[in-house]
Amino acid sequence: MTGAAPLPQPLPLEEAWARLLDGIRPLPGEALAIEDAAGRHLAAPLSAHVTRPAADLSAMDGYAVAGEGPWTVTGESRCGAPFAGTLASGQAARISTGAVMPAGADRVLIQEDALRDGDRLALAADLPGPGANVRRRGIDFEQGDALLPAGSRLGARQIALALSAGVDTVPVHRAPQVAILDCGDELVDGSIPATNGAMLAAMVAGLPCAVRRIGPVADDPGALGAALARCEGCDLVLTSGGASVGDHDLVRPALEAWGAQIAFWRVAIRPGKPLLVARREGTLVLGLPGNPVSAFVTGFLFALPALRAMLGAPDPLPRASHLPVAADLPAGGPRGEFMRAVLRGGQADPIRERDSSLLAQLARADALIWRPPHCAGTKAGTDVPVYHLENGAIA
Ligand SMILES: Nc1nc2c(c(=O)[nH]1)N[C@H]1C(S)=C(S)[C@@H](COP(=O)(O)OP(=O)(O)OC[C@H]3O[C@@H](n4cnc5c(N)ncnc54)[C@H](O)[C@@H]3O)O[C@H]1N2
Ligand code: MOO
Repeated sequence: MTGAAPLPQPLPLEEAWARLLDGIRPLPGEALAIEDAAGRHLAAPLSAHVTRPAADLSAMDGYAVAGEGPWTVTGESRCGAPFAGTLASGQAARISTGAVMPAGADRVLIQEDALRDGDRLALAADLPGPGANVRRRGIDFEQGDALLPAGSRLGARQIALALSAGVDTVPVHRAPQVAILDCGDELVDGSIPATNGAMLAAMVAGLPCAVRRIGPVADDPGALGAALARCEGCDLVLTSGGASVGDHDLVRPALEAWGAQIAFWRVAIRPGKPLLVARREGTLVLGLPGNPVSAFVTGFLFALPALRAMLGAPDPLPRASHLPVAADLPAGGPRGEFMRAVLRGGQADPIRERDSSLLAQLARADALIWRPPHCAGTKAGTDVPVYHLENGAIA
């Protein structure tokens, strides 16, 4: 018999999320070349250094014309080689999409609507109105315009915008250093493969961070202490295994011996109840349960949001959408449940199997259906909250 101390009540999911995020501040800022900043979050707002377009431009290939025609073609405006002169009424210049409008031109005639014979140009359709097919200077943004607020994630579109706005260096939050530590004698002796470390490393690889893999580490206080010592200086430590209540579940005492404060232990979710959150100086530790599905689900629900919060994301939690469920679901119990599901035909089809060791079922899932604690039974066709697994990293 072990002298069993009473276990803490599992926290409701929302409270666990709130407590996790309350303890995380975005990491300090650094300046990065914009092309190296993919996936980072801005540490300050970004505004335009220049006006775009910098001049009136043609939106089409055709003729920049002055007056209502017919016209004489007097030159050309190409991208990078604008027409140098000024068009008088009755004159036209050949123009390419994106080329600068010649001075004096009042509209662009698309080439399909023009009849050209030598230098003579006439209409083959109705005359378009003044300003037709012209992109006015500044319609995208003006110099000094606020383009992106602090906290914005720099994805492909934001990188293009910053470059267009003349910004080549951006202030972003530093990328977290992450240690991933597999715990368990059975992993050290190779009787089962340490799948969780590789899985967690692949999960966090979608976010900007540097990963240090540690272990597998034996269920032994000395070995765990030595492994934790190797996590010094990391922003986030992810352990898997040893988080529950068995005689060999030593992660919590090892963390305490290392000087970490336990922030909370146990969350009212299935899978993932034994999740443990601790802090030591600037290091956040998430003790994930060892069962692979539980490690994945808690990694998705807690580790990825923690990383996103460190990166400066203002909304780091995963986002649920709503989809009709493809089958009847029974009423929920005291723990909320994340049910693996396959998405097909616009519906979420639940996978019945609940055992949190089953990787084959996990690998074929596309999403998790959220069943809140004590929820009523749900009829097929009813909308349920669904978390898409592929948005776990960078949306
Ligand atoms: N008496 C109780 N027993 C258990 C409880 C409980 O409340 N009372 N909770 C169960 C739940 S829920 C889970 S989840 C597991 C989690 O336990 P641990 O975090 O202590 O994990 P381990 O016991 O170390 O391992 C569980 C299982 O997972 C395998 N494992 C561990 N690490 C890895 C790894 N890195 N790669 C692959 N597989 C791993 C390990 O071999 C075990 O099979 O506890 C329940 N028990
Ligand atoms: O939470 Mo355990 O994660 O139910 O298998």
